[in-house]
Amino acid sequence: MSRQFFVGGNFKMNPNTVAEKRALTDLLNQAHLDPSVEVVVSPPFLWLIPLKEIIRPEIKVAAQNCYFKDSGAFTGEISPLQLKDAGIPYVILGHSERRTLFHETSEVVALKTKAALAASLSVILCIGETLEQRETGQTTKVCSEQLQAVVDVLTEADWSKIVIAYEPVWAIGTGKVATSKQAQDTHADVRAFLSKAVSPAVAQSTRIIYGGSVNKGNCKELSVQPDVDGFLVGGASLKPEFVDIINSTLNK
Ligand SMILES: O=C(CO)COP(=O)(O)O
Repeated sequence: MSRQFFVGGNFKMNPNTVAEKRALTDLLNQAHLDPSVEVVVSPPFLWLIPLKEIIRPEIKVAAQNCYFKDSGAFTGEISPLQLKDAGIPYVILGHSERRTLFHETSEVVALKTKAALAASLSVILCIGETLEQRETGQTTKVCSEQLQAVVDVLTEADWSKIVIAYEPVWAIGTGKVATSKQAQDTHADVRAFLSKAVSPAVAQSTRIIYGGSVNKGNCKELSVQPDVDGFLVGGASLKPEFVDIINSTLNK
């Protein structure tokens, strides 16, 4: 089964000014984008709805987080139902910055994933190991444990709305990209885990995208790996090269 290539832009807590937002929107609205690629951009909450209204319709938007309750006394949080009601189709969950800086455990990420799916959102579920974990041979174990927490609370059918983003923590924002072999090997391990833990059909159909210092120089080589189904791009998604990354599978 062929999996549609997916490129996400995680803007994180950027950009800050109206002029920068306009430049980024104009860039994406005017560029030639490979129509076979699913493109999703994820701005900060404040900009989600305005961006959705002005971005070309084939580009979808994603929230960068949500809580696992539908409503109530949870100051500072946004619920999956509120995202759904605002017409936001995707949410990024379990990003390593959320896990590390905001102490989200795999169990919390699993609760959020379940709640997001219950609200009919699609989820970009992030996993990945630290440098120390890679150097001590724990990459597969760490990724499997992060996924197992989610497997434990979902049904097989839920997986049709999940894109897994493998983002090694040591490659995020560091300029140190995983080699195409490291990415391919880990993606293949993640797919093997899904096959055992969920089902072979889910393993075959689930997109596993790579994130961590993707740029226009390294995207083509990564994109031809058989188990790399796209990218989640941070820093480079704020620059013109994001267009090259979206188009990385053209003429491959
Ligand atoms: O965290 C990332 C995407 O979610 C990757 O960030 P960079 O592309 O800036 O390394």
